[in-house]
Formats: sequence, structure tokens, C-alpha cells
Amino acid sequence: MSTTNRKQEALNYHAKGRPGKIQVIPTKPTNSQRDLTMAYSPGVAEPCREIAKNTDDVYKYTAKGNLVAVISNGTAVLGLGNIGPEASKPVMEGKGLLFKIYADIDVFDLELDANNVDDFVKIVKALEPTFGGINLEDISAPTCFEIERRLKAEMNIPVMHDDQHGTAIISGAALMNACELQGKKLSEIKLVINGAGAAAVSCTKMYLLLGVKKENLVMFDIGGLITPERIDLDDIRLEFATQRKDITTLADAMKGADVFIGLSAGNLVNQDMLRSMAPNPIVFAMANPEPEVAYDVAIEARQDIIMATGRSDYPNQVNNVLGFPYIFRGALDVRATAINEEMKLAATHAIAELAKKPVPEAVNLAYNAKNLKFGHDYIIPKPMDQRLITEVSMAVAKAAMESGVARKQITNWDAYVEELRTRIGANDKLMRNLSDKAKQAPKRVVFAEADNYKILRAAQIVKDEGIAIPILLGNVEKIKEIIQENNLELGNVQMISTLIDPPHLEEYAQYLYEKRQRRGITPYEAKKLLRDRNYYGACMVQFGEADALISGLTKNYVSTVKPALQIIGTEPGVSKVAGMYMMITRKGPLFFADTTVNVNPTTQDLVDITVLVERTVKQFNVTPRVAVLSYSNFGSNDGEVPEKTREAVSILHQQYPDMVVDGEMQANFAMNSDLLKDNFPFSNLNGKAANTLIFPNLESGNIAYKLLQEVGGAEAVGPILLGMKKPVHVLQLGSSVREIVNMVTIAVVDAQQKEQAQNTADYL
Ligand SMILES: NC(=O)C1=CN([C@@H]2O[C@H](COP(=O)(O)OP(=O)(O)OC[C@H]3O[C@@H](n4cnc5c(N)ncnc54)[C@H](OP(=O)(O)O)[C@@H]3O)[C@@H](O)[C@H]2O)C=CC1
Ligand SMILES: CC(=O)C(=O)O
Ligand SMILES: [Mg+2]
Repeated sequence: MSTTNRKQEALNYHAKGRPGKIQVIPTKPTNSQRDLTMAYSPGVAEPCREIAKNTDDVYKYTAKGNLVAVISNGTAVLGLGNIGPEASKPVMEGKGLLFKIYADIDVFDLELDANNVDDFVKIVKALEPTFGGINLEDISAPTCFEIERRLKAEMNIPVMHDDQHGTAIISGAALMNACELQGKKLSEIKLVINGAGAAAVSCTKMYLLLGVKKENLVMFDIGGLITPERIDLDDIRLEFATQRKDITTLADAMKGADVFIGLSAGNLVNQDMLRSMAPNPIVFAMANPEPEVAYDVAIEARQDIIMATGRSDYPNQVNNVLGFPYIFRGALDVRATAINEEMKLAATHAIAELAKKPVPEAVNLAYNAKNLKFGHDYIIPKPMDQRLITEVSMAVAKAAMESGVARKQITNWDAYVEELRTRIGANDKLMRNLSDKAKQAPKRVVFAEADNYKILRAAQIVKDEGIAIPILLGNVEKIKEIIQENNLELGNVQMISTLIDPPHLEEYAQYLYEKRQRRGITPYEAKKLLRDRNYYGACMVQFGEADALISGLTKNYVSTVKPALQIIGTEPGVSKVAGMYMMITRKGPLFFADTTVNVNPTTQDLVDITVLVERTVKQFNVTPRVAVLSYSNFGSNDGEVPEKTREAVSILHQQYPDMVVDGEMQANFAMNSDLLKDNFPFSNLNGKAANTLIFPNLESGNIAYKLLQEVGGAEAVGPILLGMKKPVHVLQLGSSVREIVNMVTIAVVDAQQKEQAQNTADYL
């Protein structure tokens, strides 16, 4: 994209629709007169009175505890310089947006027309009743140091100048990891630091804490090398003055240096300077938006370089966005009075360690990457890594408690982790529980479409995580090619081509022939059918050569399910299989059925589907509350659908008196316990919203789950095939790697449960 187009696109992004990037959204109901009497006069007087009696109650009755002020005077906006408070507003709104999406912290951005320290401090101090924390941003040095020092001393809520400490935390983590990868010791590296402002001074102090030696670094500002002889500098910068007499310019300093840290302005470093650095150099060109040297320019100059910038469009984004949301999250959650050195160091180590852990597939997908791994192009985590909130915020909160600045103690860390995940909509607790369960006894899963990158990637993940033992069916040559091209490590996994003399062919063909001989299958045709991997895979499961079958990524549903039904069949007592989706929503999991198989279920089909679904939900350790849905509520309408759903509920009530099920009802009553209680107090959903929805037909089930997925942002796991004698699970056409991994996990848990049921039956 040309520079002009990019500029226009950025301007349009900010101007289109409602100008700017943020808005305020009420958190309480405002639909009725009654709601408004609570939200405003007279109801609002009650919390006012309570807070007047006990100031601390402001955290109980208002948003203060989750509200951070992002405050700037626009004197050092990114690397754009002193462009004034109004011009800084897009950046401050941007910080607010990042606080919200990454850590669910609400932000008011405040751009102050206040350049001297006294004015600035006076205004910010007066804001203490409103905010739970203060994030200072883009205020130039040296005033920023004095402003932060005074505010920290005079305020009783956490205050942090992000450009100083956010950047120090992130670049400290990145430096530790880069040194490890380049085989350098922090105590020995020679550093050139370009910039002597807010970020540079604070980052340098952090590096000293991490083990860098002061005598091994030199610092430059716009006036050149910082030396004791300079008379234009304050003590803060003179602290980093070098005694070296052999250098004057940046080019001199770069010769033989191990590390270049840029926190100054764009395009100040050239390729010759980079070539003059020591072997395996580390370059963090962090000026925004233009780094001191462009990423491409740097990696063209040196192959042995570890190169990072502050930008999101290249590998290794060393940017304080990895820090400030989570540091404040941890600090707010223990109501810390400050953000101290212990908390900053804890965050630094948590970020550095996270980079060394296996990268979740969701992160690979978000960055269109195939296999992110700790290394030259991945020295710190990616901003979209949802593990940051748990790892960093938890480390910060713990450090606050241990260092005595927490006014609130967290005692249940597991619950805290769940709370953090829920905040960012990553409440996949159920899926994680299932994954843990699968790992306790991994099963052999045969993949019928293994000559496909997504399947192989999923096979790699489930193998590495100990969820399953994959068996790969397909063109073995092609499978090996894909494995090699993508650096997958599946070399020792069993691979079978159904076309080239596969094992047990005679046995499987004989079985298929015997089962289908009265349906037109000859011995020859049975053998021919087994070339189809869905037939062969189903036979493997039937004969115990595999524990579960996964297929359907590239074929339609029927061509996958039909062979499984012919070879394996349904479990005893079940005449029809059904399909269920587990919808992972912000409010927790919901189960939808039948979304896949039965086009227009009869009353008895609805009963059977409900029984299958209810049992499966229980197997997932969730207590099912089932609503049988219609467009009618408890007899309010006549017609085919209300009548069959009403009748199904009546049968369920008679035959399964312990089942929590009700209907027929409309979806809004099923999902809203207040509505249900107010209007149908007799309903036996126990005063709670339903979590399991039985739809009257395939259209409604299918439409509902797809709408929730697309508009409601829910993740759909499924279709989970219910009622098969042995585990066969069918992927949605074009499923993502994550969806395939989820289905394999379900298949393994299904296999475990079927095995357990079989063992119990054998024992009895
Ligand atoms: N990646 C990240 O996460 C972050 C990046 N940054 C970036 O770092 C830069 C500095 O920010 P910040 O510290 O807040 O701003 P400051 O204004 O406090 O500091 C800027 C510093 O850069 C120096 N400088 C400017 N031009 C040159 C030059 N040509 N040669 C040498 N030094 C120069 C200034 O020198 P003097 O003191 O003489 O004026 C000053 O010391 C910005 O580009 C900003 O975007 C900042 C925070 C986080
Ligand atoms: C990232 C940031 O805070 C800056 O460039 O100023
Ligand atoms: Mg900044």
C-alpha cells in the first residue's frame, strides 16, 4: 500500500462513524422507569450516603476500582515531539482502547493544557477520588520525572509513567531473552543507548537492575554523547555519562557494540553502523512510528542480528502495550497503593518467561504465522496472546501483596485466573477441563484427511500436548511433504495409505461384506469401498485399531457419517444419532441440539435427542438445565411446532422426573431467568436460565448457532455427534486448526467415557 493510501486509511479509520475510538457504555439496566429511579434520583442517593460515611465504599458502589486515567500534556507524543494536548488525543484514546481490549480496564483519557510541573501535579492530584490508577503518557523529560516523583509521593493510588516503566519492563524482558538467544551475558554486553529522555533513562535503570554494568554503556541525546563535561545536562542524565574518550559520534560508539537501544527518533542508524557492531548483535529500534532503523534495512545488513521495533507490522514488537494493561490490572485487583520496583521486576520476568512457553495456535492464527517459537523472530510474546493477562497480572498482584502495597489480598488464585480470562472473553474453562481430562488417558485418534496442512498441524498440537496419539490416513508421500515443508515433527507417527495394501484390509472387507451383503455389497465392492478413508477409518475404530475417528474437513457431512453408521452403528437403545454444538459465550457454555442431523424431528425424536444431550452435558461436568424451544410459551399458541415440543416436554417430565427440563418456551424466556420467574413462576428450571437448548427442527438450531457465532462472537465447538456406538466426530467443512483440536479433545473424552461405560457393563 502506498504511503498516501495508508495515510488516508488511517485518517478514515479515526473519522468514520462516531469520530474517535472510544465511548462510554452503561453497565446497569436502563430500560424502565424503575431502572432509572435506581440509576439516578432518588436511588442514587443511597450509595452516596454510604460513601459519605465510609470513603472506601467508593470502590464498592462506583467504577473507580476499574477506572484508569490516561493523562498527557502532549509534550513528547510517540516520536512526534511536542505536538500539544489536542494532537496527543488519538494516542491517548488508543491507549484507552488497549487497556480495555487487553485487560478490561475502563479509561478516561485526559489531555491537559499544563506544561509546568506544579500545574500538572495539582490537576492530577485533584483527580484521585475518581480514578483507581493514573497512567501518565507521552510527557517529555525531564519534567516527567518530577511529575511522576511528586504524584507517587502525594497520591494513594498507583501512578505510573508508561513511557518510562512500561517500556523498561518490556524491553528488559526482551533484552534478557535476546541475550540468552545470542549467547551473551547481561553483565558483559556493551550497549549504545540513543535517546536520554523518559523512556531511555528508565529503561537503562531497568537494565542495570537486570545485571548490565554502567561502565559498559554509552548514552546519546540530541546534543551527542553524554559525558561528564557536558554543561547542558541535569543530574538524571549525567548519571549515565561515560568516561570513554575514544568515541564522539554514534557511529564511533556502534563499533564493536553488542546492543543498540533506540528511544529517540526515526532513521538515525544506517547499515554501516550495524555492520560495525559485534557478532550476533541485538538492535531494539523502539522509536515510534519510525524506528531508528527500519526492520528490513537492519536484517538486510546482518544475518546474525536480533532485530526489534516498536511497530506491530514486523516480528519482535517491543512496545509497552505488552505491559501497561496487565500491570494496572494486577495493581487494581489488589488495590495497590503504588506500582513499585518489585511489581515491575515481577512483570519483566513473567513476560520473558512467557516467550519461552509453547505458543497457542490462536496466536499463530492471529498473526498468520505457522509455528511461532522462542527464537530470533520471537523474543517476546505477541500482544494478542491471551495468556499475558493471566501471567503478567498475576505476577504483579502477587508482588504487590508480597511487598506490602496491596490493600486487598487475593487468596484463591485459581478463581482469580478464571476472573481474568472471563474479563477478556477467554472463558474457555470448560474446554480446558476437557483438555485436562483427555490428557489423563490420551487415545488413538485416526485422522481420515491427513494429507492436509490444518489436520497435520492439529495432529502435531494434540500429540505435543498429550491429548491424543494421532494416526494419519492419506497419501503418505503427500503427508510427508507437508510435514517437511512446515517443519512439523510427526515423523514417528503411524501413517497409512488406504490405496497401498493397508493393514487388516481382508478382515475389514469381510466384515463390511457381511454387514452389507443384503444391501448390494459384494466382496469386491467391500474392498473397493475401503479405499475410502472414511470407511477404512471407521473399520479401524470398529476393530479397536483406533479409539476415535475424526473426519469431515474436506467432505460433506453425509459422506463422513454414512460409513460410520454402516460400520459402527448407533449405541444400544438409540435409533437416531443427533448433533450438538457447545457454544462458548461470555456468559459461559451453552449446548444447542439438534443442529446437524434430524431435519424435522418427531415428538419422540425430540425426547431422544434431549436424553442424549442431557447425558452428554453431564459428562462434561456441567449441570444441564434444558429448555425445549418453540415460538410459543407453555401452551400460548397452537400449531405443529408448539404441540410437538409441548408433548415432548410432557413425556420427558413423566419418564425422566429428575431431569431439569421445561418448555415449550421462547428463547428469551429460556435465557432470562428474571423474565421466566416473573411470567412463568411454575417453570421447573429452578429459577435459573437454561444452558441447554433443544430446537424444534434443524433450521432453527442451525440458524441460531450460526447467528450466535457470527453476531454474538461465541465460539462453536462441534458438531458433537451423539448416539454413536464408538467415537466418530465430524468436522465442519473448513474448520480451523483450533476447531479441529477442540474436536479431537471431545473425541478423546468420548472414547474415555465409552470405554468406562463398557468396562462397567462388562463388570456387571
Ligand atoms: N516502543 C515503545 O514501547 C516505546 C517507544 N518510545 C519511543 O521512544 C522515543 C522517545 O520517547 P520519550 O522518551 O517518551 O520522549 P522524550 O522526549 O522524553 O525523549 C526523547 C529523547 O530522544 C532524544 N533524541 C531526539 N532526537 C535525537 C537524535 N537525533 N539523536 C539522539 N537523541 C535524540 C532526545 O534528546 P534531548 O534530550 O536532547 O531532547 C531525548 O533524550 C519516541 O520515539 C517514542 O515513540 C517511547 C516509549 C515506549
Ligand atoms: C509506545 C509508546 O508509548 C510511545 O511510543 O510513546
Ligand atoms: Mg508513549
